[in-house]
Amino acid sequence: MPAKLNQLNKIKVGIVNYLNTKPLIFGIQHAPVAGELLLVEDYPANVARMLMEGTIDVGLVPVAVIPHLKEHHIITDYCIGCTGAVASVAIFSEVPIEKVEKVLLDYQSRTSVALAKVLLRKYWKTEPKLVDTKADYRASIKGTTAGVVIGDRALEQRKVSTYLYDLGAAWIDFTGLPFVFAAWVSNKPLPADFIAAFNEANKIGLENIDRAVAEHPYEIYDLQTYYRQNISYELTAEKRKGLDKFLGFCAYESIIKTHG
Ligand SMILES: C=C(O[C@@H]1C=C(C(=O)O)C=C[C@H]1O)C(=O)O
Repeated sequence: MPAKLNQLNKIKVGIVNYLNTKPLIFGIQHAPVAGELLLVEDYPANVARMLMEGTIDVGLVPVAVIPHLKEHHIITDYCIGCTGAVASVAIFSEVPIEKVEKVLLDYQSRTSVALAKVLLRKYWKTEPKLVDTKADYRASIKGTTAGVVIGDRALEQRKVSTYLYDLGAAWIDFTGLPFVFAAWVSNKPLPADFIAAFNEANKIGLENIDRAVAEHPYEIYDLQTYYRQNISYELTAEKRKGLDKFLGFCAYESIIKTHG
C-alpha cells in the first residue's frame, strides 16, 4: 500500500525553479493531475533536501542524491538531461582550464558539482582546489578562480566569463553517453494512477513548449534553442546508461576520498 500522504491527500511535488522546468510546470498545471498535487518550487539542492527530509513525496531532484535516499523510485519517462551541450551547466573562468587554480562550487547544485569533480579529475586531469559556496559567489569568478554555475545564473554568466566549459558536452565527449542532471524521484511508492497521470502531464508540457516560451519572455538566451536543443527531457535507455555510469563514478570517487 502506498504510504499515507499529507492531510489534504494531495501529493507534494517539488520542482526546480529554473527556466528549464517551465515547460514541465506548464504541463503539470494544465493537466487533469493538477488537482491531485501541491507544487513546491525551489533550487535543486533544496528540492533534494526536502525529498530527503520527507516534506515532499516526489521531486525533480539532482540525481547525485539518489544514493543518499533511504528509499527511492524513479518515476516518469522525463528528466532534465542533455545529449550535447546543455548551455546552463558549465565551469566558467577567465583563464583556460589548465590554468585554473581554484573552482567555486555552486551551492544550488548537487549533480553538477559532482560532475565537475569527476570531469576535472578524469577528463581534464587537473586538480584545482575545490571550494564550496553558500551565497552568490559569481563576482569571485576572476583571475585563476573559476566557478561551476548552473541554471538561469549560468545563462547570465555566459555573457560575463571569457571561458565556458560546458559540462554536458564534456561528459558526452568523455563517455559517449548522454547525461541526466535531475529526475523525478519519489521517497515512497506512489499510486500507479497518479504516476500515469503525472507522466502524461510532463508529456503535455513538452508538447506545449511554444506556450511556455511565450509565457516567459527572456532576452539573455533563446529559450526555443534551450528547450529543444540543449535540454533533453526524455529519460531514454541511453540516458539511464549515462546515469548509471555517473553514479558509478560518484561511488568510486567517494571510496577514494574515504580511504585516502
Ligand atoms: C541542466 C540543469 O540541470 C540542473 C542541475 C542540477 C544540479 O546540478 O544539481 C539539478 C537539477 C537540474 O535542474 C540546469 O539547471 O542548468
